[in-house]
Amino acid sequence: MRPKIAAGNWKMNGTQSALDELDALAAMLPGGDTRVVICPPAPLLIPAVARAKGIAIGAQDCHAAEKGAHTGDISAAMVADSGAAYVILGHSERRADHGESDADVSAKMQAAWAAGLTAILCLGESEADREAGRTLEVIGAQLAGSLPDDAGAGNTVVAYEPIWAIGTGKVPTLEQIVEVHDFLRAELTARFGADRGNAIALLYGGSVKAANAATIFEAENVDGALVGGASLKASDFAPIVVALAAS
Ligand SMILES: O=C[C@H](O)COP(=O)(O)O
Repeated sequence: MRPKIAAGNWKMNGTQSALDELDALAAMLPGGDTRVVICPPAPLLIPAVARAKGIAIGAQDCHAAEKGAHTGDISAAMVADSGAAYVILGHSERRADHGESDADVSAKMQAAWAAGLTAILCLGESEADREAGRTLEVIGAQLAGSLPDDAGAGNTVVAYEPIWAIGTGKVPTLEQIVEVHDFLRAELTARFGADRGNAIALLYGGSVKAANAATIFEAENVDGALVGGASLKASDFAPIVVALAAS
């Protein structure tokens, strides 16, 4: 059985006072085995780990190299040393802002695994790709190019995030979400076999809110969500966790 995972990506938002939201969130969680992950900015990783109760902490990126002359970057080992358990990799904002290729992301995945982290690998098509009917082709290529061969449930979560849905309030139809998630499941089982491919959790991300979460979680191959804006406030994020737990 796959885990249910509600992950919040704070992106470049929040200073130390934002950690109060972790206390508030912990008090609103439904219990049970739904996993909750918050990925704050890097300077907040260590205090977030110290504050979080029943909430796992993740980073938003790591470098592929173990150490060295990479000013401003953090290694996977540093993320793990902070006490974080997860790292988001290949987010479309990093692919766009920092020119990260599938090969770059693949190398980061290896580094994350070597440090004992679970990687949340992000994939998603642009609006132009979707309008051109290239959604599955683009996502299939990203999955093949950025997910190394040693992927499994213990080290990888895959998040489908259509770029046009991120922070826009535009959400794909349930049919569109089902189509992509079923495609990803089929790709994973074809590549890794049924046991391994069926065990990897698939998240949806892009304008998930309390109001649309329950509908999105109806899809069989949606095992949770990667939430941006609505993860910043516990009062917005907790209802999404509750909807996932009830799904
Ligand atoms: O990583 C999270 C996604 O980019 C979704 O962001 P959003 O929920 O603000 O649309």
